[in-house]
Amino acid sequence: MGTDNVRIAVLGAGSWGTVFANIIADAADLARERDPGARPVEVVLWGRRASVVDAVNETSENPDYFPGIGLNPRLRATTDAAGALAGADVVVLAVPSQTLRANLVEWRPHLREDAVVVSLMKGVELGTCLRVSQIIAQVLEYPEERIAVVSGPNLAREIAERQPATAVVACPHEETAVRLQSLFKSAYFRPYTSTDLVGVEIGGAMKNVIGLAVGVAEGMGFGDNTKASLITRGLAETTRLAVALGADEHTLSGLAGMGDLVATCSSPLSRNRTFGEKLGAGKTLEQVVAETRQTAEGVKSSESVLELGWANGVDMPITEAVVKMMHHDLSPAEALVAFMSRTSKPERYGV
Ligand SMILES: NC(=O)C1=CN([C@@H]2O[C@H](COP(=O)(O)OP(=O)(O)OC[C@H]3O[C@@H](n4cnc5c(N)ncnc54)[C@H](O)[C@@H]3O)[C@@H](O)[C@H]2O)C=CC1
Ligand SMILES: O=C(CO)COP(=O)(O)O
Repeated sequence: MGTDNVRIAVLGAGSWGTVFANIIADAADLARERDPGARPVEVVLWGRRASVVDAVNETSENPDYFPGIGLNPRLRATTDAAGALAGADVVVLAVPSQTLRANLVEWRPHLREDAVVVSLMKGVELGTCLRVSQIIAQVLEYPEERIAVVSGPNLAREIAERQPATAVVACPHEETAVRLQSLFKSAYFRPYTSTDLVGVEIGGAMKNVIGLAVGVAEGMGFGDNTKASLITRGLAETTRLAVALGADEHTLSGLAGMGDLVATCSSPLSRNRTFGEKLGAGKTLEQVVAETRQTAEGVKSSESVLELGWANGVDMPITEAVVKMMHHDLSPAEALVAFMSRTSKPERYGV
């Protein structure tokens, strides 16, 4: 990193990008309040739409996602990606996982040679089955110490309201994770560090898939036993996949695993859970897709996650049911029968 101001670019002015940029601005204010000698931090948010960018700059609000919620007045926004990236020490990515590769190809010439790139995304790429950090490594050809991920129980609206929350900053290089942790730590946002990038990313991608399943159960009118069963078996499924890919099983009991799974599966704020709920309540897939304005990553990522499971010999029954409902016209009622009539087995770790 350079010696003057720390420059951070957040790319993606949707719900999480906006809120995360706000966390960083609030964190920087707190750091300067505690230590007036601390290096000043400048945060710039890149968005595609001029109306959103203008509103952030003129009214410190993102009216499309969080009308009435004030953002840090120091937060600047721009539609000029090259300008946002020029000189940025840290680049935070908050666009849909499936468009990231094309975005990165476009942004690559403007990134500083020694920038650290942080993914906030929770998906797995269709076609390649790559996790987001792997897409970044492939397109930017960065070493592992300059690629990190933030994940955890982080429903954006609650954090926009500055309600307390926690997350995990993961990077195989602990020093990078610790440096980012200090940049992202605000009065209401407490990041922990981890070196288990695989576990943190698989936890984030899988909770969206399980969130869809729990939403379907909700929409079908089922109660808490059904939902607790899906959450618990969903965590077992997530852990099996993550461990097969080299993760530490304990990561999945943490904030980026169980923590995020519980938040997503319990909250009407979750887009994935809401998507599933509408389907479970009898709407057609086309209707639900047409009504969904924001990114519900699990819909597409369920296919790549299932492929990852198959390629690694991992049994993924909930994911399989979700894929069939999302992409192969299986009705929620049929999915339920198929799920409940599977061969009986013991409840054992890894089974
Ligand atoms: N909203 C939340 O509570 C959280 C979301 N996430 C993850 O953050 C990522 C982004 O999600 P959100 O901000 O919630 O989604 P969103 O749907 O609110 O915003 C997505 C943003 O990406 C932009 N975008 C869409 N297509 C694009 C393209 N082709 N090129 C460039 N930009 C494009 C949109 O204009 C929008 O600004 C997802 O992976 C999600 O899983 C993670 C934690 C919390
Ligand atoms: O990732 C999230 C919470 O941690 C947001 O969940 P949804 O994408 O389902 O809204």
